[in-house]
Amino acid sequence: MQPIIPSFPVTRLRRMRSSAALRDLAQENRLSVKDLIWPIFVTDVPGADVEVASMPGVVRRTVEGAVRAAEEAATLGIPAICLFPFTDPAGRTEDCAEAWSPDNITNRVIRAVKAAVPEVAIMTDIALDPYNANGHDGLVRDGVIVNDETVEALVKMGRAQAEAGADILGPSDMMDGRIAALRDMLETDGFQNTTIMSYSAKYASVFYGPFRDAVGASGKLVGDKKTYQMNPANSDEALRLVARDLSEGADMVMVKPGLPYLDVCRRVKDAFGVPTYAYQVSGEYAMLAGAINNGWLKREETILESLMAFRRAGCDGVLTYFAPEAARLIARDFG
Ligand SMILES: NCc1[nH]cc(CCC(=O)O)c1CC(=O)O
Repeated sequence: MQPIIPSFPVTRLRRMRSSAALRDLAQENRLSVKDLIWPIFVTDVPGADVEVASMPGVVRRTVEGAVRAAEEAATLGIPAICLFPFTDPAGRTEDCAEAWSPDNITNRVIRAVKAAVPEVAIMTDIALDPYNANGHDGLVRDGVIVNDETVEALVKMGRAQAEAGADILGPSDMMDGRIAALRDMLETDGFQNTTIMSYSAKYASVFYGPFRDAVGASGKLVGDKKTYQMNPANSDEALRLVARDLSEGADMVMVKPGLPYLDVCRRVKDAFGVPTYAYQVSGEYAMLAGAINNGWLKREETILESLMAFRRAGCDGVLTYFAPEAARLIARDFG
């Protein structure tokens, strides 16, 4: 369909921008509280439940703190929270066994939140980095991140999270074959309604830096993640990864980072028409929060414009550290 555009002055495209009411009527995309997923850092390390230096305004939370955050999410109408653990650096091992302990910090938070606020969906992270002595998402053998053994470990990790009550498993590891293996485990072990949001198009990005501070992986990482995370120069490859993950049983797919990769979001949504999400990652948060805190950008407008961009790019929702504040702004302005 081609729009009909008579010539000026029959067509004056400014007419529809001439009042707030007309702009409202012509608005193509809207941001809703229901589009938000709130990532939360959790810890049981004494004294670690403080603000993350490179993410001003973002704190690590204890189990009780996470329950309070989930209650806040419920009050605000945010449908889901996503958990990321900061573990005791001394307890991180080469075999990453704590990752599938039923009593690790993530699984204890899942149980506590599900008991207190069952209506809030809990998303998890499936990757070994918070438990790994060398900071990688996979098991390392002789300097190589091994794929198939890692997938077995990820399945154990995902099973423990599903048993604890997770609603959405979020494999962020970028190993091959993990979606099929996780889906098979969920079907076999009685978790038919546990969903998978695959971090399908996850780039090897510098914008994860502050997150690695938050989970204490910055100093630990040996080398980089380029043998498993994507080359930022590619987008055809993103479509292959999404197609592959959907065929293996992903219910939702994600593009990550967000704002620098909106072209990828649009391509994914147009090509597949499936539930598509983006992660406005820690470095994006840090950039915006840094500029806001310096008085260089206006706080509320910046948050809302940056999130609206995801809707325009075709995303059904966005993981954002601004979630609770954005929810309040949306309720105030459009509620
Ligand atoms: N695999 C772990 C993981 N899960 C989410 C993020 C990044 C999130 C953010 O930057 O906000 C990372 C970091 C990484 O891959 O190094």
